[in-house]
Amino acid sequence: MTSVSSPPRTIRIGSRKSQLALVQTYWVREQLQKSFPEINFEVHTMSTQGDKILDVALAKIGDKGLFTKELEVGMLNQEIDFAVHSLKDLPTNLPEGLTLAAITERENPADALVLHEKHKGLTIENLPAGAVIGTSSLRRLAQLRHKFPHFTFKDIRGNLNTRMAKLDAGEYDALILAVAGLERLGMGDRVHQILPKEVSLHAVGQGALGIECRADDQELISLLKAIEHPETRDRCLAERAFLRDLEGGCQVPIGVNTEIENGNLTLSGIVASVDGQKLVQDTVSGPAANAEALGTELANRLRQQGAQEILNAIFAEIQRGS
Ligand SMILES: NCc1[nH]cc(CCC(=O)O)c1CC(=O)O
Repeated sequence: MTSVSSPPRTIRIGSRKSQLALVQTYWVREQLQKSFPEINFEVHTMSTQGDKILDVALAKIGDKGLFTKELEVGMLNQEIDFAVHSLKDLPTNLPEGLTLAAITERENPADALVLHEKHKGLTIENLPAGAVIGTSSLRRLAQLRHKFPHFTFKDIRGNLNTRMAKLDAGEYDALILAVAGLERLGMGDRVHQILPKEVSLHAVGQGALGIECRADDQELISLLKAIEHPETRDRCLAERAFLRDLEGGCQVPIGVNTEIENGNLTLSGIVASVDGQKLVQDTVSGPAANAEALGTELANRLRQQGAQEILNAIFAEIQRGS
């Protein structure tokens, strides 16, 4: 039995090995260490399936939890106590026995335009026709194709450094990447334009960190509340409820935007076909305390506008392995 007077425990944090994952995990550790100097926080790294198959087209695998599964198994086996995830990589339905204990303050959740230096000074609106735009995300692809059909879109894989090297080598004219990832890796100066929500709605949970642990570890769950950011949590819970109700993973063309003002949450969402031809979007708003109900309401509205047919066509294509 644990009691208030028991000696402080060692808490094992699980992380992927990627540079971004480690930056995020050590940031979480630092925040917790400030609040709980008497506790020993250890970082344990693990490779996930997603880390091992980065060269293949992840978007076409359609599997959820590519970057989280091994960490979740580690928690259930008591090898680690909690895991730090990019929230957008964490599926909306967690395995039995695990819980999303805290969501930390989000960085700018928007997508960024990163240009080859020969295009310096341009924006997405005035890049020349035929420009080769690199993205691995169906969500970015669908929205940009819809608005900028005159660009050429090309898949890109690998970690951030690999992608930047391909851009600098001239394989692409521009890349679309998350502002948050670039900022965390000290590459914020490579952001040429933060894409406005009229151009690209970001991924669910983008820019926030999700901390997952065993659902029965009450002591740890209370500790983790120390680094929760309530406004980010409300926004992300609305976004995740929307995604869960549409049964979409992080690999489908679903985008969102959220804002909170005076306790009022506004959630916008978009569902698009990969070719950018079909697109439905809407906005709901209400008390932030009802975050998840707002996500459900938006999912219902978009379904009435044909979102399910768009998604079913994409799932069928993934199933065919095309
Ligand atoms: N899909 C990969 C991924 N997962 C998390 C981030 C970093 C941004 C974030 O924390 O949301 C990225 C890179 C990107 O989308 O450019």
